[in-house]
Amino acid sequence: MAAVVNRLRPLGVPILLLLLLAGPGTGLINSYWSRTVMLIAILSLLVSGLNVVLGYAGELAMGQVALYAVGAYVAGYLGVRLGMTDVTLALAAAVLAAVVVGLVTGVPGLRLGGWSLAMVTFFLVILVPNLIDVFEHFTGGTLGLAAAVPTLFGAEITGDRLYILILVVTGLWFAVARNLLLSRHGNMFLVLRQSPILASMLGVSVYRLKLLVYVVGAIPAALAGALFSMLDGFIAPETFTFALALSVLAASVVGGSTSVYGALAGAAVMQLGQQTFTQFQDWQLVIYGAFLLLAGVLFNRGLAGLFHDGVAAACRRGWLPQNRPSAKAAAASEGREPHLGRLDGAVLRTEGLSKSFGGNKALQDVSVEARPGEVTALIGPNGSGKTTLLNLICGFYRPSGGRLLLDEEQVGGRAPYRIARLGVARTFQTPLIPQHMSTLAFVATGRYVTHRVGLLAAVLRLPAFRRGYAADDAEAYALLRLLGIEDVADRPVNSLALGTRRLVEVARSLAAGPRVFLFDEVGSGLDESDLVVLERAIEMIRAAGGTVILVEHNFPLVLKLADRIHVLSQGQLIATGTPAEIQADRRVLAEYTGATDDEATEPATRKGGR
Ligand SMILES: Nc1ncnc2c1ncn2[C@@H]1O[C@H](COP(=O)(O)OP(=O)(O)OP(=O)(O)O)[C@@H](O)[C@H]1O
Repeated sequence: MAAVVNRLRPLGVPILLLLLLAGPGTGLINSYWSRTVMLIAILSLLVSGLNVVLGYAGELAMGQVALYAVGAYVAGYLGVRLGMTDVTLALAAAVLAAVVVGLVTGVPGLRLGGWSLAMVTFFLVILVPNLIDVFEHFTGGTLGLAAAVPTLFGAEITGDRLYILILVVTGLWFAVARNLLLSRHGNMFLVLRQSPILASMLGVSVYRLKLLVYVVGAIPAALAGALFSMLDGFIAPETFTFALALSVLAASVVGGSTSVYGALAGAAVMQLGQQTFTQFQDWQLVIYGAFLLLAGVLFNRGLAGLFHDGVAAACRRGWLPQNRPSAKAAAASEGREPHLGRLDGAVLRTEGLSKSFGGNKALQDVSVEARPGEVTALIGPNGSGKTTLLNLICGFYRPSGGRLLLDEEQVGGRAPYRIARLGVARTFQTPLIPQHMSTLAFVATGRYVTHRVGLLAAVLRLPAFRRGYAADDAEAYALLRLLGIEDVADRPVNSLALGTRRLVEVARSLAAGPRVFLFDEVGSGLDESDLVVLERAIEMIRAAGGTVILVEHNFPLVLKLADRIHVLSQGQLIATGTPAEIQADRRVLAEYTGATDDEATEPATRKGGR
């Protein structure tokens, strides 16, 4: 029964679409409501584009309205000026033009980083009326452009046919959006939204992914524009206002920006509000502002969030069957002993590595080595440069001097995603954990680059996608089981306690099958039982041949696990040795106890000694 209900769940929206499609033909929907439905559908396309860019990938790109205008004018121009009225041609040309505009505005906006994309797209919207004026020959300027009657294979598309066209195009877009967002790509968008640093550590070029998201978000806006030009038959600059941009933003927030179908709910609220309340036009900016404020304060995941919370509560009470995405992977792993496969560890070496932040020499002339099948610990007091060294290894910082070698290949200064692709995985001092994602899906993000599944395969749900998805789930579940935390597989990863988050990060780093593991204070905040699990995991990685670099304040843990310890103090390497040698090193003791240098005797192994 549960399986049947879970299988039927995704059919809700297609059934609604079929009912709406049948509406005018069966007399259930009159002309007033059919126009309303068309306007909601068009607005929902705009909102959906914003949801992809803002809700999923976290980029504040306000340019939906400008891309909407591009779609409308391209379709209008083709029909009126060139006599090309075929809807497929108009839609394809609108999408192509929006992709070009998306690239032209997105490349500089994203290259500059930070708020640049928000500013570029904000000005794009402000500029729309001027651009329409400048290109008067194409756009009709302030007088507007009367669009031609659209056709499909020679037949005129008006009345009910236009209604069906708009609903079918909207339905197709939402199918594409659903398949894209509810896939490993959508999960990576969520990672990007939470932390570009984590995305790059997973081997993803943040710039390229952001550009991809921005261009994908442009597509529904262009479709909406083209469809609007067909529906209204007249395009004028007054349509593409900043107020519309605000209403799209308000609809996104009200519907739930991190949701596929929240766009439909948000668009319906905005459109019906406008039509129902006559004062809406006069007070629209105030109303949009109020919506944004209320939705932000009262229900920040929008109507879709409320719906999901309701479903979750119903599942908890047993009124609806639990949806357990990990069920298949759990069944497949039953009876099998969890184990870690062979890891192809690499030698990581730094030679005279230095890093300065202005006058602050965070790291000076540091030479260390980490070997496969060994745990190499980096210890030192607060501010001694441990995290800086890890950040240099990962590529987050460019060295001020010295070399970083991975199996004798100089990799210092390369972009973080390139270093990650060479097989360097990392956990963070404060675990970087995305929202709106299950633990299972989060662990699987470790495989995003190493086990590629194309965008098209995901959108079309090709066999390659299904195979990849099943393998992702199976591997992620096996790793959670290896760490003894498989019971949290279906829980939202951001709802887990700190200790469990740390173990989940270890599982995520293992999912990539890396060559070098960088564990940054992975033991802090763990209780006794979690520490035992962590110790076992690190020992397994060592036994499997992985190279482990452990930054840790927990001295007993370091002594227990490390094969070799490097001690940093004020950015300099002051000792290197085995745990026994380091324990006997008076200078190290002095660093930790605060004794003066005079009191400290010669260290067992001096800087550079191995
Ligand atoms: N991005 C940065 N900009 C400026 N200074 C920095 C930056 N990152 C680190 N530092 C400085 O570099 C020095 C070393 O810091 P780092 O975080 O590497 O120490 P740590 O040994 O990891 O300390 P902790 O154990 O507290 O994490 C500190 O003086 C710190 O202020």
